[in-house]
Amino acid sequence: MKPVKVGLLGLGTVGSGTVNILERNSDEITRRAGREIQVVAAATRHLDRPRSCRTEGIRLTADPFQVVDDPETEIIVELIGGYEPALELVLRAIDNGKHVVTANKALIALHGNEIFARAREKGVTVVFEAAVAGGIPIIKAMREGLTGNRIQWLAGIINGTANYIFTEMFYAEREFGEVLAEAQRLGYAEADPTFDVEGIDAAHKLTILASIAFGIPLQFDKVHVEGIAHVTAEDVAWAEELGYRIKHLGICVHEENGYSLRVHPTLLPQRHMLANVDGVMNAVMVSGDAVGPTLYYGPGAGSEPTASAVVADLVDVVREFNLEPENRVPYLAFQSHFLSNDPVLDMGEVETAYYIRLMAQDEPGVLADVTRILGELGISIEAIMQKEPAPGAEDVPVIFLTHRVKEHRMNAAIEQIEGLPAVNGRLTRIRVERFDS
Ligand SMILES: NC(=O)C1=CN([C@@H]2O[C@H](COP(=O)(O)OP(=O)(O)OC[C@H]3O[C@@H](n4cnc5c(N)ncnc54)[C@H](O)[C@@H]3O)[C@@H](O)[C@H]2O)C=CC1
Ligand SMILES: N[C@@H](CC=O)C(=O)O
Ligand code: NA
Repeated sequence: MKPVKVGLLGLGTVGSGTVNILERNSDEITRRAGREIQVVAAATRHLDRPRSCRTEGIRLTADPFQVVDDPETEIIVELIGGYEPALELVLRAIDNGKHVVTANKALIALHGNEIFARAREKGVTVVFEAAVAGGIPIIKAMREGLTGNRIQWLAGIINGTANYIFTEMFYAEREFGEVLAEAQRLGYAEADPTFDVEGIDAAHKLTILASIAFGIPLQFDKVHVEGIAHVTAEDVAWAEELGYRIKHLGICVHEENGYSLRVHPTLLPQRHMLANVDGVMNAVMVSGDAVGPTLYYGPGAGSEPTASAVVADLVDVVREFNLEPENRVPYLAFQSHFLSNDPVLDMGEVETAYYIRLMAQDEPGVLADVTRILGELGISIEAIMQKEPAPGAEDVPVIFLTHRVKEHRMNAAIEQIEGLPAVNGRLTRIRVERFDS
């Protein structure tokens, strides 16, 4: 059989990893796919830059549209990233009748509904395993392995850079700037690293996971997003004293009246499996009504770990090259005409427990005022801890752990507590989850 001809858009971290795997494991991949997979053309912005893969036999160009319009390329692998020109390129590839593989979660989270509709119309497929949790085959597992289940919730560490920064800053006591620069050097970070630090990249991935879990359209704008910047070393240490570890999680839950979709730092019991996922590793826990909780663990970023998922997608496409769209695994696990309109809940309606830290003047009556406010709003306290002021400071840090309560009630409590004359500045609030059901 003739080799399948592939056009690559982007020869950076993931693009060069893809070329390297296809070359090194060529025999193994051919035995699995049934045909050899050959990269024949690639687009890169800088043609003469040294790169970490061989390019003999690959036509290089700085114009990605040349690759997409090249009649020889049958599958386009989009590894440029970002919204434009990636969206235009992917739509043009589809219009040209080519299948598409992409690692671009930003593109799928924001434009996936449109891209999938166009691909269905044109009879081609678009696959995106590398877009979520890098090398972990989480999309395959959920979309195919868990189809007998009603998914109840999922929670995951889905940004390698943020988890790497957390681990190095808080457990190796390194500086934020230094660790972020290292994550960039290692190829983990997004082109704009604020996407990693502010939780936007995790929200892109959560958008995709939630749609696959619940069969809802992609709705990035409904995700509640918080980054990692407001978590301090002191909060990490105090959480540890209380038996918790702080992780930046993407969480979606099938609630009574809809779905909650959120990305935020979270206290987890120290012994929880997700609490022990460190560095660039990712892990996603998915709970189904039949199977119970399941866990998927592996590298969430990096050249070959991510390219591993890209190549797996390529093999899938080759195996199913001529399938009609209605015979393929649906993009979002559910048939497109059966997607649900159930709402994504406003964050005020979501219930969690809380870690609250306030800075108070060391005078009688402050604790009584705070507990009164919490009590009046029906928020029950699980633990209170008062710490020594920092050297040279007068404010006393006071930490509360609460039981579960709807967020709008906690917002009301926080507003009142921050208004107390003896409470200085803003309160720190970190949600607490146990995931033990
Ligand atoms: N780096 C990682 O660990 C992971 C990355 N991803 C995603 O994979 C995609 C690629 O990421 P990286 O390889 O890290 O990026 P990168 O910055 O290392 O590489 C991007 C490549 O695209 C080329 N490029 C960009 N704009 C272009 C244009 N207009 N015309 C021609 N070439 C252009 C650049 O020259 C470079 O070769 C992104 O969507 C990213 O979010 C997904 C999972 C993990
Ligand atoms: N920047 C992302 C790359 C993989 O998706 C991350 O750090 O997880
Ligand atoms: Na993946």
